[in-house]
Amino acid sequence: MAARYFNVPVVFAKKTQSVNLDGEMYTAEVESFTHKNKNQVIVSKKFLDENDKVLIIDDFLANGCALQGLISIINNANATVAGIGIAIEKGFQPGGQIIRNLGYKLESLAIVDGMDHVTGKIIFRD
Ligand SMILES: O=P(O)(O)OC[C@H]1O[C@H](OP(=O)(O)OP(=O)(O)O)[C@H](O)[C@@H]1O
Repeated sequence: MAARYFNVPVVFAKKTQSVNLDGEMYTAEVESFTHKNKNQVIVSKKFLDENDKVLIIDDFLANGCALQGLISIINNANATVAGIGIAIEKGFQPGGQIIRNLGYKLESLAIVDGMDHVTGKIIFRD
C-alpha cells in the first residue's frame, strides 16, 4: 500500500533462502524476539544500490533488532534510509527509542504501552 501510494518499487527482505533469490545478496543476522531464534535477513544486491532512498515498512517493532538488520543492509548498499513506518510499536520495549536515538525518522500507526492479560485491556500511547 505504501509503495502504491508513493508510486515506487517494493523490495522484500526475506528470512529464508528461496527460488526467487539469486546472485549476490546483502545479509544481516537478526534475533527474533518472538521466536527466540536468529534469522539471516536477505536482500538481493540487484534490487538495492546507492541511488535508493528506502522507506522501511514492518508490522511490529519490539527490541529493534529487525530494523537494525534492515538498516545495516541499506547502509551496506550505500543507499539511504528515508524513514521507517511501523504498524504496531510495543512502547514497553526499547526498539522505538533505540532507533529514534540513532536519528531515524520513525512513525508508528499505534504505540502500545501496556497490556493486561487478565482483563485484555490494551493501553495505547496518546
Ligand atoms: O523489533 P524486533 O524485536 O526485532 O521485533 C520486530 C520483528 O518481530 C516480528 O518478526 P518475527 O521475528 O516475529 O518473525 P515473523 O513476523 O516472520 O514471524 C516483526 O515482523 C518484526 O520484524
